[in-house]
This record gives sequence, structure tokens and C-alpha cells, in this order.
Amino acid sequence: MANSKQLSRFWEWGRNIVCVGRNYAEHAKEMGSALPAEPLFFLKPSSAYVREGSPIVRPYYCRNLHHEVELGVVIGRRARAVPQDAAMQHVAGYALCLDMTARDTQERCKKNGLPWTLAKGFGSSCPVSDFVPKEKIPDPHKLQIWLKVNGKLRQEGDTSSMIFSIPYLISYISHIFTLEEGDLILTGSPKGVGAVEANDEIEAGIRDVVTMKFTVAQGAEPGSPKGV
Ligand SMILES: O=C(O)/C=C/C(=O)CC(=O)C(=O)O
Ligand SMILES: [Mg+2]
Repeated sequence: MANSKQLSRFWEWGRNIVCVGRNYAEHAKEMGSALPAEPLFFLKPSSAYVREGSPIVRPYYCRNLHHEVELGVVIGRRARAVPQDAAMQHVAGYALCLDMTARDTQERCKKNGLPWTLAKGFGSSCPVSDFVPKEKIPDPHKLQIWLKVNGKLRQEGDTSSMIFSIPYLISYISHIFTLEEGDLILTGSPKGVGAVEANDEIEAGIRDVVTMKFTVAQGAEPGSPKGV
């Protein structure tokens, strides 16, 4: 099992980013989507990570970039086909994460039955906070997560409202592929997702645990000499 110190910079390990979708009923409702009977999940590349001090870059093909604030679970020990009652032994800690989403692109992908990679997997689509060792969070299903844009509250959710619990998700995913040390699971967004524009400031937190701040920048068209 990797220890907290080794995993304190989990974003540098280059491991899987596994995202769970529609895990909060009110978010599924605001998207006009049905509740999932089983977890819905997708992957981001590890180059999607971005840390405070660097911007979230809106891709050139996106006109409607959305924030989704989510609790992230950092895997500390390889998990392969683990039962639910052993799943938490594989957790090293947590992080606050954003699942930045090119919503207009996602709508097109949904309509055409295409994967969500363009909408969810672009560079800087996964801003993350500092690592929080699991000892600091006695119950990850009793956390309040929130997000403000330019000082205005947009999202506030309680992790007790997740449809599928963290042990269920770890067990479920680990029966499909092996979870490795340093992998991150984004557990889904509560309601209140919305658009951000270039120069907006996003601030988010897990109440009493951690906060983070990012600014949004506009990505350059391919071939353009300027821009991010
Ligand atoms: O149902 C939809 O149209 C969109 C759902 C998502 O983007 C899923 C998530 O990423 C989430 O629920 O966090
Ligand atoms: Mg999400």
C-alpha cells in the first residue's frame, strides 16, 4: 500500500482518472437524464490534471464550458475484484475535483451516440485540490461540497446523497478493471452545474477540509500563434 506521503502528489503518477456520472438524482434530473440502474462511468486522460496556479482552459471547440464539483477518491492499494466490505481498505485519501465539461460537445456526442472524450477529457478538464489523507475524513459520505463562480454560490451538495456509495463504486469498477495505486475516482456531481467564461474565478471546497481556486482561460484555435 502506498502511503499518504507517496500519494500526496497523486496527479503526478500518471494513473487512471475514473469518473462516475449521474450519481446524484438531482443532477441527473437537471440534465433530463434517467437515474442509472448501475454506475455510469467514463475515463479522463491523466494529462487532464491541473493544479492551482494554472488555468482551466476552455477548448477552442467549446462554447458552453460547465463546472461540476465532485469528491475524488484516491486509491492507495491495487484493487482487483474486491468485495464492497473490503473496498475502503484500498482508499488512501481524497481530493476535491472538478469534472470540467464541454456541455455543448457532450450534447452532440449524446445525440450521435459517440463517446464523451471530447467533452470530458480535454487538457485541464480535471482540476484537483491538495491530497487529503483518509485519516482526516472519518466518513466520506458526510461531506458538504460547494462551488462558487466569481464569489456567487452555484453548487452545494452533500455526499450522503450519492446513489452509489464509495465502496459500491470501488467494488463495481474493480470487477471491470484493476484499480491501481494513484488512480482517482470522481464520484459524480451534485446539482447546480453551469457555464463559466474566460477570466471567471472558480472557488470550491469540502467544508472544513480543503478549498481551491482556479481561473478560466480561452484556448487557442489550432494553428493560432497566441493563446493558451
Ligand atoms: O446526463 C447527462 O447528460 C450528463 C451527465 C454528466 O455529465 C455526468 C457527470 O459527469 C456527473 O454526473 O458528474
Ligand atoms: Mg461529472
